Amino acid sequence: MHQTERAIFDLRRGVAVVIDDDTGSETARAPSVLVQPVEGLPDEELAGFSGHRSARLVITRHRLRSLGVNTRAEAASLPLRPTASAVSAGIVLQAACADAPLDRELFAEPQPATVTERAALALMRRALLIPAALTVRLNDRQRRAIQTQIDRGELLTVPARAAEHCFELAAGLLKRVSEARVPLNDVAESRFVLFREPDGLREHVAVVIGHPEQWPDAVPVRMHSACLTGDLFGSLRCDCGEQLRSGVRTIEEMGGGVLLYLAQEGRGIGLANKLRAYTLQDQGHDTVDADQILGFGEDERHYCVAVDMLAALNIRKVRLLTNNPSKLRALAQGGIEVAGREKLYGQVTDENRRYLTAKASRSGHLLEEVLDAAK
Ligand SMILES: Nc1nc2c(ncn2[C@@H]2O[C@H](COP(=O)(O)OP(=O)(O)OP(=O)(O)O)[C@@H](O)[C@H]2O)c(=O)[nH]1
Ligand SMILES: [Zn+2]
Repeated sequence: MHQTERAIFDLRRGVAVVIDDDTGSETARAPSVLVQPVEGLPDEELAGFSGHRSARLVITRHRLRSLGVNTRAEAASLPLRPTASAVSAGIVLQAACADAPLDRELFAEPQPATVTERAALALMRRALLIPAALTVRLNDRQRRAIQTQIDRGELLTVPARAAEHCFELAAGLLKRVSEARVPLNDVAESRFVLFREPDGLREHVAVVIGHPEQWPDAVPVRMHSACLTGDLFGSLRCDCGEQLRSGVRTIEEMGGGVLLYLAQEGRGIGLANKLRAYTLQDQGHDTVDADQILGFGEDERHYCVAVDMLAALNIRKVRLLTNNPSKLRALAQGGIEVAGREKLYGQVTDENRRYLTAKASRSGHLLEEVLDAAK
């Protein structure tokens, strides 16, 4: 696990890492790969990579779909053609995440990604980078050539299995770090309890409202994914800020409970990518298609952390404030009894109508009632 965390930091600062296949038998292993994130790729690094005959661009199935290629494979790798030696970092970035067709002169047919290449994309997602990497499949000679850098600690190696499952490593290991009484405008009695994931990368807050011994049998709970633009600045693009405040008030009115403020900005893709997605939306794409162009699925959130937070607060039965059926399913799968659901609407405005309509029609959010009323 430590290798994985350190690799994520290296990738975020644009430093390449090596991923080795530790799955399956020794004779059937995928080649090790040298991995460089496409995001923030300097042209000098690219020159080193595109000089390799086995250099590839690895992208997700979502990205491929946005390029008009349907595949069952989770990810694909596209060999750089030999003629691509003069390729620029901008062109690679465009192939990875722009609203533009793929340049077939530069990239050969997509092939299903190997386990090491899939692991590379898992690390990119965890690092909140665009999920696209330049890789070189290393042969034995190339692997030996970089061994000195590895031995000196200049180049990290990560086992594929740990990298591929880096989102699951936190399960059951969440740390309850600190807490304090924080009275809010609408709620006199509330405590903020901070939890940290074991790799130290993300922190989540449980806002405990009222007195736990007086809570209803099914505890009112809101799982709220962070939205800096909406929650803090009142962005008109979404209804998050309103949902956050009315969520807190409703929990108080229901006799107290918990609001989990989850570090899942942009449905789990991070603020940098959400801003990229907004720009694509301004070019005419809806919220789902914009994320797909960037290589993300329609919702990249994992809720095992929320399950762990509820367990740490001794909550086993909830009434969930949400319009999102996948949150209900995630809690039930995590062993929490979901006794009911409370709808939680923000206002439909001219600015957020398109966003809310796409959530209802494409992602199955239960918003028809409020959208119909606002027609
Ligand atoms: N990727 C992406 N994320 C967005 C966009 N607009 C808002 N978000 C994020 O979407 C998430 C919304 O979180 P929630 O309100 O908790 O969840 P929800 O899925 O809408 O479900 P409920 O509010 O519980 O019904 C936040 O993380 C926002 O940052 C967008 O256009 N693109
Ligand atoms: Zn929002």
